[in-house]
Amino acid sequence: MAGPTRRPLMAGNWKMNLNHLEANLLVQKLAASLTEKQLTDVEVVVLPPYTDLRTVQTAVEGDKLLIGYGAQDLSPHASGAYTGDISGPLLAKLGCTYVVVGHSERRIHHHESDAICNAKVKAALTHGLTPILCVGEGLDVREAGRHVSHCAVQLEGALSGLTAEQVVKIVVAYEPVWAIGTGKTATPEDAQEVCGSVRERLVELYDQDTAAQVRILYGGSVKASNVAATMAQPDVDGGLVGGASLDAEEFAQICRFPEHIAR
Ligand SMILES: O=C[C@H](O)COP(=O)(O)O
Repeated sequence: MAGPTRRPLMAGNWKMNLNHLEANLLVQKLAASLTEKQLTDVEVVVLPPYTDLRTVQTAVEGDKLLIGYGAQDLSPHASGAYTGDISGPLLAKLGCTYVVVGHSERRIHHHESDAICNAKVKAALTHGLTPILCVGEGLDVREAGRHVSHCAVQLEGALSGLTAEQVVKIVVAYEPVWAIGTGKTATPEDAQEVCGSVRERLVELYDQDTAAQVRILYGGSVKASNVAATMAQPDVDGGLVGGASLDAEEFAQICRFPEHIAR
């Protein structure tokens, strides 16, 4: 569970699901399912497809919903001839505060390297967006017992050249690829092992104070039934939730996880 200075974050990554009408409905239902206190205790964010962002902005601003939102990717460039890409300034203008960088689905399907992730993290920070930087290993790496070093390499590559002042503004998400959309959740101990190692690496790269401020999420088949045990781990500060965030009531239950953790 998050330390006193780290507010828990539950981010719903909708991936390529829900049109703008469905997006509006989900956001309204989600907000109605959570109290002001619950939305204060836990930061709740949705990450819809680009085509839904204007609708989500209208819903959130129009009804003053205590829900944040962001995008699933951004261009490393600010503007120009990059057909199909969406830049940080375009996202910021739509009121986005978060953007996912380096999700395993982009690393796999779009061949995104650590260097590209580094450029995207820098672009996000330049344009006032909080990057949610994803790291995580495939099954082969996990079975070879190289998951901790694999994630450390991804982390270092994506953070290259960043100052401590910049690093405290980012969120890291540990997502074991073998647990994404498969129903196979990493055990709470698996999640803690890597999230803890990410924080230790941040101490080595920066310092204790910087590392203590960075929020580290776990993602991979998070559900209402398993979220509390994972969130009870000392270095897990929230969740990056895929499939279960497409159901307003299930996601709301996930966001209510503090009620199921004995403090
Ligand atoms: O970004 C979210 C993750 O890829 C997890 O997806 P999932 O909860 O459907 O396993």
